[in-house]
Amino acid sequence: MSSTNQPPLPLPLDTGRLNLHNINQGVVNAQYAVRGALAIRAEELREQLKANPGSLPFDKVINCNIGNPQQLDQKPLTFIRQVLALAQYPDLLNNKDALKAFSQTAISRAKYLLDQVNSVGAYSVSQGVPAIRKSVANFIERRDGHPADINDIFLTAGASLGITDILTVICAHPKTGIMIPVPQYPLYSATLSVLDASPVPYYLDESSAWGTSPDEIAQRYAVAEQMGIVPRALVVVNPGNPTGSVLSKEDMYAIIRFAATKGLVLMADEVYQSNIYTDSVRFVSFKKALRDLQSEVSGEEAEELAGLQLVSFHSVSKGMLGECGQRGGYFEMIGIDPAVRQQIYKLVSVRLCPVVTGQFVVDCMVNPPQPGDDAYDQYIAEYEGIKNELRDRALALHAAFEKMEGVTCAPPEGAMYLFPTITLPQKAIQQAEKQGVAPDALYCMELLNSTGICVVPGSGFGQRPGTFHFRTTFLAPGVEYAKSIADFHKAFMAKYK
Ligand SMILES: Cc1ncc(COP(=O)(O)O)c(CN[C@@H]2CONC2=O)c1O
Repeated sequence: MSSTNQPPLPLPLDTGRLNLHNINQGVVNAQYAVRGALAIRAEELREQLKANPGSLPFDKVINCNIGNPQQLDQKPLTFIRQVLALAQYPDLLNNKDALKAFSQTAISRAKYLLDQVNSVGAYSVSQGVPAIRKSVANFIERRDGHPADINDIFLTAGASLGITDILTVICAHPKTGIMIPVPQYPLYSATLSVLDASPVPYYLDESSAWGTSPDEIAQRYAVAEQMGIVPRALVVVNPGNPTGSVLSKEDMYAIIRFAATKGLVLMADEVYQSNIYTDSVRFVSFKKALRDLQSEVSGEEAEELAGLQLVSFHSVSKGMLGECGQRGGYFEMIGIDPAVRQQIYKLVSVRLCPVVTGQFVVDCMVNPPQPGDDAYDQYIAEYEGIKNELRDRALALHAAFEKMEGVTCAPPEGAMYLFPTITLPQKAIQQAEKQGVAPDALYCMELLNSTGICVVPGSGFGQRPGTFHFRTTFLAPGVEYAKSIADFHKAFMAKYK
């Protein structure tokens, strides 16, 4: 009891030091498994190996838990780094000897971009440098064959911040519902926890290569309404994380129609749009699908589609760039009420501006060297080399999984991950219960402690009850680690038989 003999003040007005009970409980409850317990343990093991080489049954820790290509062996694209080097130290532009190391394409691009901002050390306008937003609009028009307006483009310090800002604006009430796929990239569930809003999960269909079912979305929407939740947005990740699945245009049409009919903001997370590894699927943006559908309908349906609220996200962290640390990205926002757009602009202004060098990387991503440029041959060789390597690693890892007892895995289509289903012995499930962890978390922790390979348990992305998975990237070089996983898996299954 406090000194005045009154009960302690209710959260959050108590006057004590910060503790787990008087800080934002949305933060306390948020989970982000990509950098959770396993990633923390992986760092401990890495430090142990540094301090005591040979003290573990493996000689290195391999981070397959995060789509972070340049943490492993992926090299940055030379063109991008030449532009950034000149942008960060413009005196080089006056040094004839130094410039011999740079392509004319990079020199011209650096000069052009610096002319837009004067210095990368200066704040840019909050929505992003207009000339770079124009590059993005041109890229979208070339990709989709439909117009794009630079006023609809907001540059962001990575897609994460754009996604968080849009969710922040939408989530006005604890009963605000945001429809998210399961399994999902936990940025969404974690942000909704912080915002104290209601996730409305819809299950992806593992039996159809993790397809997105419009019927499942409609059913989950109805259940949410019955629970007094008001769905306001529908998140689609295409290609998917962690599943890598690529949506069919038919399903995209059905999703667009549903979102338009229900007045949902369609949040299209398309950061992996360049990461496609099979000719059997093709990436189509939701912007293109919308405009194509509009050209096929008329009357009331055309009017309804014209009102669709669509926000599409992209990033420099993925694709063949893998420039995760540069923090560059954008979102294109159409169909949003002008007054709401103003609030979004105000919100991004609070943070002044996206990283300016990250904006430069966005420009290089959407407007790369073209045939005839002196940087083109090297650029395309590097780009295709990375793409082929990613595809080969994905196929090799998938082949290894297919040979493992009790493991099934959808063939790689897109993104940077494989998400195999694992059948775990009852004894392993019982052991996990004793430890108070999810069964696939037990599996992943034993994998890490035995092999140094860090993956993420399926429970970190959400999964149908009674099913177990893990997510691994296929970014690590070679296929030795695939064999290590296979050998571990065999031993694990024998241990818990
Ligand atoms: C679907 C999806 N959207 C957005 C982001 C964030 O991108 P930015 O770097 O532009 O903020 C990621 C990052 N992928 C995380 C990071 O690495 N592994 C993952 O699962 C992602 O997978």
